[in-house]
Amino acid sequence: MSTPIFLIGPMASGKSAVGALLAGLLGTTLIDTDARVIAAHGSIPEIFAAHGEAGFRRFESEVMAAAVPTQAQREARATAPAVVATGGGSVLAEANRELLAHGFCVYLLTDEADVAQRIGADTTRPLLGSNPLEAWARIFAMRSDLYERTATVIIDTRGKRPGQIAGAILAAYRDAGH
Ligand SMILES: Nc1ncnc2c1ncn2[C@@H]1O[C@H](COP(=O)(O)OP(=O)(O)OP(=O)(O)O)[C@@H](O)[C@H]1O
Ligand SMILES: O=C(O)C1=C[C@@H](O)[C@@H](O)[C@H](O)C1
Ligand SMILES: [Mg+2]
Repeated sequence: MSTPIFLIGPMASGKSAVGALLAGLLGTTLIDTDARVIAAHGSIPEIFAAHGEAGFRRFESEVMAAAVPTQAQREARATAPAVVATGGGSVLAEANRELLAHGFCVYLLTDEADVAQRIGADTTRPLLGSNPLEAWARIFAMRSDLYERTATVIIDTRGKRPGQIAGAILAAYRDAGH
């Protein structure tokens, strides 16, 4: 049976980028929950404008539930676990945390200095507003404990390239007996 790998962490921590590389290492495809929400409902700024953050969270939870393989699917997929890059706020909902508990949940730890270059003038993440780095730090401070509590393992990504991080996750997954 293959246990799915979930990537959690704040905006721009590398969940999507690392997830794609990890999926490649495992010979599977990446499920990116933000991408699925966008495919079904339009861009994230459009969704926030039309439905508010609460509407986005509803869509996100629906996609999370659909993305998590059932027990039967996991048993059938003997060699290729699902890799799921979640949205940065996926851990906020209790129902999502229950889903995450069914897999190997990897928290991509980063900090303000490390993400600064990546989120410079971001317009795709409505929660970051007009002062992205300040907003990022404020949101991260509120969620940091939740990421830690939800994680099976914490990978310190600071100063590492996405390929190194994907390799470290695969090693941790194998070390855990998967
Ligand atoms: N370790 C890293 N080193 C350098 N660049 C990185 C690293 N991780 C991610 N990036 C780059 O930073 C940007 C944001 O990464 P990514 O989209 O993977 O973040 P995310 O965690 O999925 O964010 P979100 O929560 O908004 O979906 C991308 O351009 C990505 O290539
Ligand atoms: O951290 C967050 O709340 C978010 C992160 C992104 O992945 C998107 O899901 C969206 O921009 C919200
Ligand atoms: Mg992403």
